[in-house]
Amino acid sequence: MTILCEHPPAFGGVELEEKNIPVDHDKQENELVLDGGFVVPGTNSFGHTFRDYDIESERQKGVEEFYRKNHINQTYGFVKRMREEYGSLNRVEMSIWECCELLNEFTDESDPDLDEPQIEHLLQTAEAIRKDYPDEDWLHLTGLIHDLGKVLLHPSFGELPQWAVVGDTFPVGCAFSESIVHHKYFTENPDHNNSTYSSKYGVYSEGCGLDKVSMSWGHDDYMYLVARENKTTLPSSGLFIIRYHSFYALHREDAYRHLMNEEDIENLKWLKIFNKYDLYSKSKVRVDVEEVKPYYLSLIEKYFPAKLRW
Ligand SMILES: O[C@H]1[C@H](O)[C@@H](O)[C@H](O)[C@@H](O)[C@H]1O
Ligand SMILES: [Fe+2]
Ligand SMILES: [Fe+2]
Repeated sequence: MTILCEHPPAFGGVELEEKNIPVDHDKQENELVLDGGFVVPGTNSFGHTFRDYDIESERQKGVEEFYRKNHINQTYGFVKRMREEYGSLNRVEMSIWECCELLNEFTDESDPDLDEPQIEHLLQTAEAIRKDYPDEDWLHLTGLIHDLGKVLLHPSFGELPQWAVVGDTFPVGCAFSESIVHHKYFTENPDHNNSTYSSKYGVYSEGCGLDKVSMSWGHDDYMYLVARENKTTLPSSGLFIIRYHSFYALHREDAYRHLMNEEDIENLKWLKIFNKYDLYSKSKVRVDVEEVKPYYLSLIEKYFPAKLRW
């Protein structure tokens, strides 16, 4: 399968990756405009550059402490147990929209760029994509649902700690890449001292495909399982985005290429596009939920059953 056949890009080019065009007026120097017109802000709502994990601030201390716990506890064994436990989807029955509303209660402790309730982020992402890619309704819906796995923080899902739900993800069962945020804390991860799990290929083989690779447990893989098991009709690129959107070492740093197969390489093109909207749409500008709700309900109806098993 190639993306070009299945979902022609709205702008009709062969190259799917966005071309960043610098803006030359009034805007801050580091602002960029994506192909569809989306203006990438130069700074986040705290006045810092996006994904800056090294600046000195109170919020950043919390973020670093989050990653310390995350890197120590996400082991190959932990991931296996969580996938089995949560893969049975026997906890709750609810619709996609009900889940969006549940996320209203949560903020994400791993995120240096956003301290708004999660439902805002879902709508901001989806609406920003919708403006630039009006014909790709599957991508709008992917934007809306990509973080719904954060519902694992909710009491009816066992109230998992933040380190087991949010933050960037990475493969387990093979060496941790140095391009992962706050990489230094991996030295305290038990897998770091296991000769197989700390080798380049670990339990995997060259070009085996990401589907074979166990990722640190969190909202990405969980939502992927929910969507797949509830038989969504979203295209495989949508499922790929949901599953790997927090895998920054891959989609931003180009690490772990040695584990990818041809299909992953195709899907990565859409993920890179998606990421710009996921990251840079984070702002204090609120979306009017009631105004956009009917549109998203129609997409949910098109791609998902009325009730899903979670
Ligand atoms: O802090 C953020 C947040 O948790 C996002 O939902 C996740 O996708 C990112 O990768 C992470 O860095
Ligand atoms: Fe996410
Ligand atoms: Fe997100």
